[in-house]
Amino acid sequence: MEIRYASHPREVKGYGTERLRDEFLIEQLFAADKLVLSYSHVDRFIIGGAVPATVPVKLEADPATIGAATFLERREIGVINVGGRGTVTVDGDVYAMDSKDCLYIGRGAKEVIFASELADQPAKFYLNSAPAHQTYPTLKAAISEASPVHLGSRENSNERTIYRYIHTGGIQSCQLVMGMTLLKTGSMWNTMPCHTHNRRSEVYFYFDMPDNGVVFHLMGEPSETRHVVVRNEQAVISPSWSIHSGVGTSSYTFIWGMAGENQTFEDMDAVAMSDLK
Ligand SMILES: O=C(O)C(=O)C[C@H](O)C(=O)CO
Ligand SMILES: [Zn+2]
Repeated sequence: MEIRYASHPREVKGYGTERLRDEFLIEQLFAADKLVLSYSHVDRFIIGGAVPATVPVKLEADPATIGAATFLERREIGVINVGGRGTVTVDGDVYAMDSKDCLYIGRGAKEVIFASELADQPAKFYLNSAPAHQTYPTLKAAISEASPVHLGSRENSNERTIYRYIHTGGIQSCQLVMGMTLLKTGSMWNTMPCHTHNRRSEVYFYFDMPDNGVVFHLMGEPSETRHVVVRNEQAVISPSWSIHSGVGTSSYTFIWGMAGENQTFEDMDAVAMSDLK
């Protein structure tokens, strides 16, 4: 499992393009028949992908890295399918996963197996995991049953729909908060006006993008912003001190996951446009 360390904002001011990408961008999350994981020291997030193309893929991690015998011994995980139809089997219970469905798996589950319905249209499971202090029930939230929130406007090129899956008013968890934002066709901006939240860090995963599409993901302190060019099915780590916003060459979808001190989605420190540099 690849390891990412936490960074001080003062140091990040001096980073060039390559260093920014090395520290914050996760370029490859999906590989056929593999589980790909990155371990971040930012709120001890594990960010990953599982693509069971021709064989099922098991959720596992090196016990020496996570300090536990099984992946979920001291962790919880949120799973969102961004590929074809599949299943997640948790200790023998099978959850059918359509595209954009979410499954929360609580601490203590011993065996988690990802599978696809069709090998030529494999499921692609995007994963966010955080340490957990107690067990909350394993629950699925289907996109078909979700209550979306509409934000933004055409005038500001940021019309978008937010689906909250794992949050205080939905699936309960220890610290993980997870959902998905879909931009309307013609809208390119997410999360502008932007914000920080020193109480939580966040990970953005961009997808539903054309092969030649890019998102200029904005990060850094509000007075010292930088950009990271992100392509389809890549993730970017946003430390608690950093803004997280982006503008794409066309509309796209992204999954956001948060962990940290609280789970209050609305607990954001709004950045005034006049303070952005
Ligand atoms: O489009 C948005 O705005 C978001 O999706 C915001 C993120 O969910 C976020 O940054 C929550 O803190
Ligand atoms: Zn945020």
